[in-house]
Amino acid sequence: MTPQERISELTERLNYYNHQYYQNSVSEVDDFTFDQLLQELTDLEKQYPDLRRSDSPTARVGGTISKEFATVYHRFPMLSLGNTYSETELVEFDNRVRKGLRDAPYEYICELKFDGVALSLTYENGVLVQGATRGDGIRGDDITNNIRTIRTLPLRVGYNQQSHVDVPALFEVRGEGFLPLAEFERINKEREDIGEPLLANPRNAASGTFKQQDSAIVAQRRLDCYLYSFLSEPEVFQTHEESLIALKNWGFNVSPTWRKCADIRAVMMYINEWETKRFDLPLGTDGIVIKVNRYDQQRELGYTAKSPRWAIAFKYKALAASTTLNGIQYQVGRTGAVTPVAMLTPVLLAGTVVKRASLHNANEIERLGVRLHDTVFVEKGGEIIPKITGVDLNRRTDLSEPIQYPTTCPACGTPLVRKEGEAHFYCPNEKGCPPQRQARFEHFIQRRAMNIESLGEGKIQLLIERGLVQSPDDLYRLTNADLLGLEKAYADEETGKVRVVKFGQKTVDNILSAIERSKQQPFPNVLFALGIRYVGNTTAERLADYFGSMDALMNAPLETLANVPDVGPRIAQSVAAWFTDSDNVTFVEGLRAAGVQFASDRKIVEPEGEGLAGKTFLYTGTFANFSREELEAKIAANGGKLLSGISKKLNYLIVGENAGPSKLEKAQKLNVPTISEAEFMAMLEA
Ligand SMILES: NC(=O)c1ccc[n+]([C@@H]2O[C@H](COP(=O)([O-])OP(=O)(O)OC[C@H]3O[C@@H](n4cnc5c(N)ncnc54)[C@H](O)[C@@H]3O)[C@@H](O)[C@H]2O)c1
Ligand SMILES: [Zn+2]
Repeated sequence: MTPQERISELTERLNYYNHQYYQNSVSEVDDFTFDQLLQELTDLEKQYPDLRRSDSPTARVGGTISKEFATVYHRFPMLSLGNTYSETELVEFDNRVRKGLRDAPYEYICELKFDGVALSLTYENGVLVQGATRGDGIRGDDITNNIRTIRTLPLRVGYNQQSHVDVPALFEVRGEGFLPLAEFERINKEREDIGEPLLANPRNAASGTFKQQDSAIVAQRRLDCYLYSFLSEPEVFQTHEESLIALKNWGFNVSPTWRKCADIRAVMMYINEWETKRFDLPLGTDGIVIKVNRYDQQRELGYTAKSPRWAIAFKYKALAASTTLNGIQYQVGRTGAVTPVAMLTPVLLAGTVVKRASLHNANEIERLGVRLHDTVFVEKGGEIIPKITGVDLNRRTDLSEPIQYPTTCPACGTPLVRKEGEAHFYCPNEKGCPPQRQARFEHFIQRRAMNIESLGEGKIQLLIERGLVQSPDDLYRLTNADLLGLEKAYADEETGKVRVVKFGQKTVDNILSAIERSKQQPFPNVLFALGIRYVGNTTAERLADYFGSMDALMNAPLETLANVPDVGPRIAQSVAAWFTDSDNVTFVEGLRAAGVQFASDRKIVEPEGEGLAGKTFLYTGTFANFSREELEAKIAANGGKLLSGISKKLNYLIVGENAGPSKLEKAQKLNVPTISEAEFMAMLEA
C-alpha cells in the first residue's frame, strides 16, 4: 500500500468511526484502537503534508450537528483535547508548556476525564437559557429541554439559602453529561426484564439519551452532569481553580476529585492514585485531564486548530488481567434469552477479585475465537461486570477445547431458536422452562408491578418446587395452611454457603397481607406485571390511560393499539399476540377472579365538547397553558385524536416553544398545516 492509499484509507475509516460515535452513539472499535489509528494518520500527514486530505479528521473536532435539533453557535469554540497514553509524552507536554511560558512558574489542575458527552450551558441573568452539544466545535445542537431534565443542574443561580451571590449577567459553563453507572445498570435491568436489547455502555447510552427527541424519555433516565469549566467576557477569575470553587459555591455539581499540582511529578502521583480508585466513582472515567491553572498563561500558550496547548488528556489503558476460562454458564432470562457467562480462575483486577465475565452471546464467542481452558484477557471498563477482550494464543495448550454452544435449553432441554436479526438464542418454552417461570414471578412481585417483594427469589423457587403455584395468579389462592412451615436449605451456587428458606408464622402473615394489599395496585402496575414483552412501566401507563380497562385493551384491534402515543407497531404486535394466547387469557382471568384492579381509577378523559371531532393532531415543543398530558387530555376530551407521528393523515401539527425542527420540516413536506397554541385554543371554543 502506498502512503497515499494508507492516508486515504485511514481518513475514511476514522471519519466513519467518528460518524458512528458522535451521530449514532455507537463505538465500532475501542478508543485505544481509534486513538492509535488517528496517531498513525497524524504521523503520516506530518511526513507527507501534500497527501493530507481536506476532510482529514486530524485537525477537526469529530462531531457534527444533526437535523433533529436547532443549531446554535458557540460563543467560544468547543475543542477537543490532545491525548496521550504515555508518561514520556506527558513529560514532553510539560516541556512544551515550560518553553511556551519562557520558564515562568506555573501550576496544573488535574481532573478526572469523565466519560460522557460535552455540554455547553449558557446563563443569562442567572437563568439557564440554553444547553447545547459540542457538535463540530463551532456549532452544536440545541438540546436545552433535554438538559433541563438533569436534576443536579441549577436552572437558576445567583441566590442560595444563605446569601445572595453575584454572578455575571452572561456566562457559560461547560461540563460532561453522563449516565451514572448505577442508573445504567438499572436501565439495563429494566430493558432485560421487558426483552429490549441492552444499552452497550454508559457513554454511548448518555450520548444517545441527550439526542432523544422526547424529553419525557430523557427525564426517565436520570442523567447527571459534572461541570468543569467557566467562561465569561470579561473574565472574572484569574485561575481555573477559582472558577471551580465559584462554580461549586453557586450550586453547580463539581466533582470533588480535582487537585492542584505544583509540577509534573505531582501530576504523575495523581495519575497513579486514580488508576484504580476511579473505579469507585459513580461514573465511567477514561483518564485524567491536566490543565494549566492561570488563565493569562493559558492565553499565552494558545490553541491548535483542534485543541488547547495548555491542556492534555492522559488516558489509562484499560486495566487487563489474564486468567483461565474454566467453563461457561448459560443463563436463561425471563424472556428466554440465553446469555453465556464465563467462569474464570479468580484473578485480581483493579482491586477486585474477578471470577466471572460477560461474553454477551454466541457471536461474541465466535468473534473472540475463544476455547475452553484458554488463557484469556479480561478488562474492566466503565461497567460493573468485566468482559473478555481476547485470547492469549501463545498460551493455548492441547487442553483447549472448542466451545459447543448449546442447541437445547440448559434448563429445560427444549431446542433453542434464534430469531432473525437477534444476537441471542432463545428457549421458546415460555410456559414450562423453570428459570423463565421463576423470572415471571420475580417480574410480577416487583415494587413497580404488584409490590409483593416480601416474597423473595428463594421463597418463590420453593413455592414452585412444591407445586403450590404455577402461574402468578395462583399466589392469590395461597392460604396460611399452604405456607406455614415450608422450609428448604439451598447451597448457594457461587459461595457454597448454605441458605435456609423458611416460612414461619410472621413471614407467612407478611406475605399474605402483601398479596392482599397488591389487589389495590393501580391498573397500570397490573398491566406491567403481566410481563408482556416490550411493555415497560411507561408503556403500561400509556396503554392504561388510553384504554382505561383490561377489557378495552384485550379487545383492541392492532391498528388502534399502534395509534397509542409512544406505542407503535412493534409493541402493538407484541401486546396483540400476547392476548391471543389462551394460557395468557387464563392467567388474566385468574387475576380478575382474585380481584386485582382491571380499570384505571385515574380520571379517564371526560367529554367536554365536539369541537375537534374527526380531526387528528400532533404537537411539538412546550406550551404555556398545558403540560403534555393536559394537552393530550384536552384533545381527547373534545373529540380529537392524537397521532403518534407525522403522516398524510395528520390534520394539524400544534407548534409550541422549542419545537423540533425535523417535525416542522416533515410537516411542511407533507403539507400538514401547523397551528399555534392560541389557534388550538380558539378551535376548542368554536
Ligand atoms: N471508539 C470509537 O469509535 C471512537 C470514535 C471517535 C472518538 N472516540 C474517542 O473519543 C476521543 C475523541 O473525542 P474528543 O474529541 O471528544 O476528545 P476527548 O474525549 O479525548 O477529549 C475532549 C473531551 O473530554 C471531555 N472531558 C471529560 N472530562 C473533562 C474534564 N475534566 N475537563 C475537560 N474536558 C473533559 C470533554 O467532553 C471534552 O470535550 C478519541 O480519542 C477516542 O478515544 C472513539
Ligand atoms: Zn428452557
